[in-house]
Amino acid sequence: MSEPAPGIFTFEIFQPHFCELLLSEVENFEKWVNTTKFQVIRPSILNKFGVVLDDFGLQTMLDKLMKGFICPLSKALFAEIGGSTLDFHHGFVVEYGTDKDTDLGFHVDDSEVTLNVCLGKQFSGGELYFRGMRCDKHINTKSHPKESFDYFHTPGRAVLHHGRHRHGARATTSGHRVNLILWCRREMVKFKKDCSSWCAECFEEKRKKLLPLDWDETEEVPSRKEKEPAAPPTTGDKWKWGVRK
Ligand SMILES: O=C(O)CCC(=O)C(=O)O
Ligand SMILES: [Fe+2]
Repeated sequence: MSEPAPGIFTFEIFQPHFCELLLSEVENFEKWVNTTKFQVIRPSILNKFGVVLDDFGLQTMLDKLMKGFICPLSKALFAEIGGSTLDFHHGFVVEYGTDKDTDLGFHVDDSEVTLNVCLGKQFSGGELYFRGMRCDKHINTKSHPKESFDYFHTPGRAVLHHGRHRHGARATTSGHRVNLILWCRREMVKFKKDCSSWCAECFEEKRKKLLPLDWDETEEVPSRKEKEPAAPPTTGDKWKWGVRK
């Protein structure tokens, strides 16, 4: 697994044969939809193509994928949003090509954590672009240059990211791209509302209200320093936070 940009994790997940099986299952379903003229619900308001996998028998498999694989990973990688407590998923495929949707607008997902796996087939373009994590309040704030990251899809490889990591997909300029998307959510367990450990704007607001203390374990009263930490504090950091008087 690698983390090419903060909070974006990529790794090999499906073997080519499994991708082929899943693609042919999707094709069969689409053929049936076309012949029966059945009205299907598209995965989200952003997609005119693609199908919800939970609607044709893959719900149990995707639930196992979330509980057995994504939850343990998210417990370690997304602890700040309660990654181990994911209990609901929305699983679908998105499809792009010159005769289908070509790109996907800038958005955040309706998820705590999103798994995005490229299933194939052959295509060019279609990069995912990321522009930093934001909570609802700061969703439209500008991004900082260091938050920009472009990811190039490869069949069989997954991207795992925070649902509030703002992103979009550039145009698929040739061929046919199909990706499996698993929006993993927490519906039952309430979780803390403080977003400052992942929303850059909440972090900045909090930072302005707080002054760092250089905490020396041997001193009874910590002394103040003017130096500022470069990133949000995490457990074990030597920087602790004190309220500005
Ligand atoms: O096309 C992609 O790879 C991204 C799809 C996506 O972000 C979504 O469906 O929420
Ligand atoms: Fe998305």
